[in-house]
Formats: sequence, structure tokens, C-alpha cells
Amino acid sequence: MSKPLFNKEISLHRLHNQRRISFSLIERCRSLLNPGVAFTRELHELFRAQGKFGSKDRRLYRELIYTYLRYQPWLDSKRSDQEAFMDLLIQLAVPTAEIRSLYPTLANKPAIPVEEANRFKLLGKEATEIKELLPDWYALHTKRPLSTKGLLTLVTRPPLWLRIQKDPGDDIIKRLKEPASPEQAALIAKHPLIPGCIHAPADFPLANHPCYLNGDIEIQDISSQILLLMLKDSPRGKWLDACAGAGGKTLQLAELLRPYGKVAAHDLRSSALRELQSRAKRSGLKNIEVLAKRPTEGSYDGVLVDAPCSGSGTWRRHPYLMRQTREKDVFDYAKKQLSILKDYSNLVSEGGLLVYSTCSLSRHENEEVAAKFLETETRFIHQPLAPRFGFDDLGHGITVYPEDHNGDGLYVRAFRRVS
Ligand SMILES: C[S@@+](CC[C@H](N)C(=O)[O-])C[C@H]1O[C@@H](n2cnc3c(N)ncnc32)[C@H](O)[C@@H]1O
Repeated sequence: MSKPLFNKEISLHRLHNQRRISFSLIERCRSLLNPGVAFTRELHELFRAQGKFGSKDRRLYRELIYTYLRYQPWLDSKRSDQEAFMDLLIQLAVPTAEIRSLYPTLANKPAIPVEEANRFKLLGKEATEIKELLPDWYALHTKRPLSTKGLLTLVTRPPLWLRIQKDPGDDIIKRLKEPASPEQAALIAKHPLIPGCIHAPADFPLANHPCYLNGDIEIQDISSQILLLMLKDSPRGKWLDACAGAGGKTLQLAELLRPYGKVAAHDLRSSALRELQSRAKRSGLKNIEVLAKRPTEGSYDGVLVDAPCSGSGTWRRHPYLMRQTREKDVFDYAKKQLSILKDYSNLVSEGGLLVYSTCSLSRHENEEVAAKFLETETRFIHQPLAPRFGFDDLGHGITVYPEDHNGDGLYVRAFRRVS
């Protein structure tokens, strides 16, 4: 009879240790919030320096750190009471298995976690007050006024969105559910409107899942999936994905271009291209070519410029960007985006498409850059996007907000080269 008690004591001791470590990691992360700091790389280094962290530890600490970042302006004044601060943080976090394991350490144990969309109430706040968590310039940059639904979405972690990459010819949903817990399995479903799109819970353990390892499915945010589906005529021919990163959109584009078309993928970052290469291999797609150097000549039926940006559309997933980004960064990005767009526009063949996109919600990086491009580049005209998924292209491009599909926010605009 004494052994379980002993184990329980050890386990409680370990949980209290995790709370202590979380608090000290959060303190250290505060110094990583200066503009320009590569937050995820530094966090990775911080975890690595601890040596003994396993993947569960990393998931636990990341969830708590990201929760802190979402609510930072409201939480900072509470740091002086470490225990009360940690109690609050654990209840604000998404109740993943790792977070739930900390519940026995709470002073007042919650029987049921507060619903995610209402967790801010633990801080005695109203939904409209969530705007205090955003940088003060943000509301002036978005075309759509801030709504309660939009604010609530910004402080909640998005689900995991997947794209069916290879038609496996059997019930992929059933296979995905196999290793999931009953709570996770209940949230796995095909999207009713967006072909090939699957919703899964944020903490779904995908990394070692056979459907992922064999390339049947890929991780891709729902709004990102919609972007390429909105091109009026399905893409065909030879395309260039000029800012391909690790290939989120390249893989979908290659799938859409099959069986006759192909895509060349380029990015300034060789590490991203290496990841793209391994994802392409996993997908089994044969129509992707990776270009380490920017193509200087030749012409393409379509060029996608998914430009580097301030990333406000991804604040839900990357809350450190909400803390790091200054208004000046937005204007700096806008200059860069116009220059990149002009540069790659030269590679579009006559009659071809140029697609400009960002994961920013600032009109300065979106509509304004597109308008400036058209002002000087008279070879191009506005190309309406198909009015699908409930969005309307009123001649200025389409902005998808995080609350529209419970994903990222992004902007997309297409131009047709006419001469
Ligand atoms: C928004 S990310 C691209 C995301 C990617 N398309 C996806 O769907 O996952 C922008 C990318 O542009 C790259 N980049 C920045 N300047 C560039 C340039 N002049 N030419 C090509 N790529 C560039 C960055 O390295 C970054 O990977």
C-alpha cells in the first residue's frame, strides 16, 4: 500500500518542478521578444540547453509559453505571485494531455476546463477588452473592423488543418482516428465545403502517424488551402513558386497542376528548400523542381509570390510575432514586397498569371502594395478570383480573416499579364 503513495509523491513533486521550470522559461522568453529576434530558434536553443527535455516536456512548456504570450499584457502584473500566476496560466492554456496532467497542482482544481472561447473571463475581462492584448496600431491596419468573434479567435490556438495529398482510396478519417484519444477522435472530420481539407485538434499527435509518414496527408492551414483553390481557372502549365519556403503551397500547387503541369520552387533560404525537398519526396509528386538559385530567364504560365511579411495573420499560431512586430516593420515589409513582386513579375509569360499573397492582415502590405504594383506595371491587369467560399473579390483582392474558417489570416490578389 505504501508504494502508490510514494509514486504519487514523486509524481506531484515532478509536476511542481514542471511549474517551476515553466515560470523560469517564461522569464527567459521575455528577453526574446525584441524585434528581429528569431524567437522559435532561440526557444529551441533554450530547450536544448536543458538537455533532459523530452517531446512531452517541450509540448507542455511551449503551450504554457505561447499562452503567456497571447495574454501577456494582462498577465505581466500577476507575475509577482508565482503560484497564482502559474495556476492562472494552466487554466488559460489549451487542455492538452500534458496541461491536464498539471491540474492536480492547482489550488482550486477545475472540474471541467473553461471553454476556450471564454477563458479570458478567468482574468475578469470582457470579450471587447481583448483588443488590449493587440498592438495599438493593429486595428488601424485591418480593412475589416475588429469584431468580438475576431478578437476571440485571435487569442485561441487554431486547430490542426490537414490536406489529403494522395487519395488513399480508403477511409482516411478512420485511419487517422486509430491512435487518437476519444476526445481527439471526436474532433477529426473532413471539411464539408473545402475538398480534401481535414480538421484535427491542435494537439493531435501527427508526427509519427503512418498517414503522415507515407504522404497521404500534409499539414496545411485551411486558409492557405483555399488560396490556390480560388484561382478562377485551375492552374495549368509551368509555374514558379518564387517564395516557396518549406513548400506548404508548392505541394498543393503541384497536385493541382498534375498530370501535365509542373512547378519550380525557389526560396532564399536553403534550409527551407531542404525541408521542401523531403516533403516532396514523401508526397511522391514528381512534378516539383527545386531551384536553389533565382531563375533569371524563361517564362512561366503562373508565378506565385507568397511574399515575406509581418505575419499578423498567423498571430494565433505564432503569438511571439504579436509581441515583436512594430508598426515600422509593416512599412518596411511593404517596400520589400513591392520590390519582390516587381522582380518576379518579369518571369510571367504573356497571358500568364501573377499571384500575390501574404499572411498579413495589414492593408499596407496587401491592397496598397498591389495597387502600387498596378500603377507602374502596365503590362498587368487585375484578374478577379473566383467568388468561392463566400468571399468576394471587389477588385482589390481577397482577405481571409482567422475567424472566417478558424485558420490563419491571409491576403491574395491575382494579376493577368496582357502585354
Ligand atoms: C511567407 S513565407 C513563404 C511560405 C510558403 N510559401 C508556404 O506556403 O509555406 C515567405 C518566404 O519568402 C522567402 N523570401 C524572402 N525574400 C525572398 C526573395 N527575394 N526571393 C525568394 N524568396 C524570398 C523567405 O525566405 C520565406 O521563406
